Amino acid sequence: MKLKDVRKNYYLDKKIIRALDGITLDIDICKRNVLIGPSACGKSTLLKAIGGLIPIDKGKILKDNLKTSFVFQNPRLLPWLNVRENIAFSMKDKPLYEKIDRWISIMGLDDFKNAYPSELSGGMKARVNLARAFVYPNDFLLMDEPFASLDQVKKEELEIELLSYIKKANTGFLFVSHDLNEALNLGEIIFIMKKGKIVSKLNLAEKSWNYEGLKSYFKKIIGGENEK
Ligand SMILES: Nc1ncnc2c1ncn2[C@@H]1O[C@H](COP(=O)(O)OP(=O)(O)OP(=O)(O)O)[C@@H](O)[C@H]1O
Repeated sequence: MKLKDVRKNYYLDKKIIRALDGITLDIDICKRNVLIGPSACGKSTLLKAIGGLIPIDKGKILKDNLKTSFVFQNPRLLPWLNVRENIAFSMKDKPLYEKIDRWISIMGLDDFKNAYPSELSGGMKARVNLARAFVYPNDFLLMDEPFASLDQVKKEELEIELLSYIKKANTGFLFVSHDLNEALNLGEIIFIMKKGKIVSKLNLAEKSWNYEGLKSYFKKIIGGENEK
């Protein structure tokens, strides 16, 4: 996937916010790409632009006929549908209940198949959110901090599920994260974003990074803006 000089401004109280400030980028769609950067640097905007959820002002996003699925931080489950129906909802034409039930099982939700979102914990909702993305055939996942609301243990469990899915399905992702540990656990490529621009690309196959190394590199690049 190629992005060429992608620009997106927001206008707030007559002020221009340059959320995407001329992004030119090659994304290998077979790889696990992680996007990190300080708050408000434009990560979600970039993901939404790639997913076609918001229009851009200028530039090009070339993704051929790539089928993308979006996984939001907030699970956005429909409250009037149970777990099974929520997952089936994304397969509008012909829900494949066998596949849906397999993912419910993998996610450890067998006993909650018929439960409604209000009856689920935050971690369970996150699992339904993932199952819903995995069950739908796609070439590339766009994930916007899907585990941000979870504790460390649940987060790591779901990271393992995600990696195992990606391996089996032979797809890649672009995953927005605030968490450098998560970026190292999940990523093959790490992009660092600052003020609407991509300022660094790290290929973890070329050089291995540990948490402390990444943290000090990140701090140097970002220049004192906070990150976990
Ligand atoms: N719909 C909108 N209207 C106006 N401004 C917006 C809108 N969406 C985002 N912005 C602004 O654009 C900038 C980039 O926002 P974005 O959500 O893409 O950042 P982010 O890096 O994902 O932030 P965070 O890590 O805090 O979620 C921010 O200054 C934000 O306030």
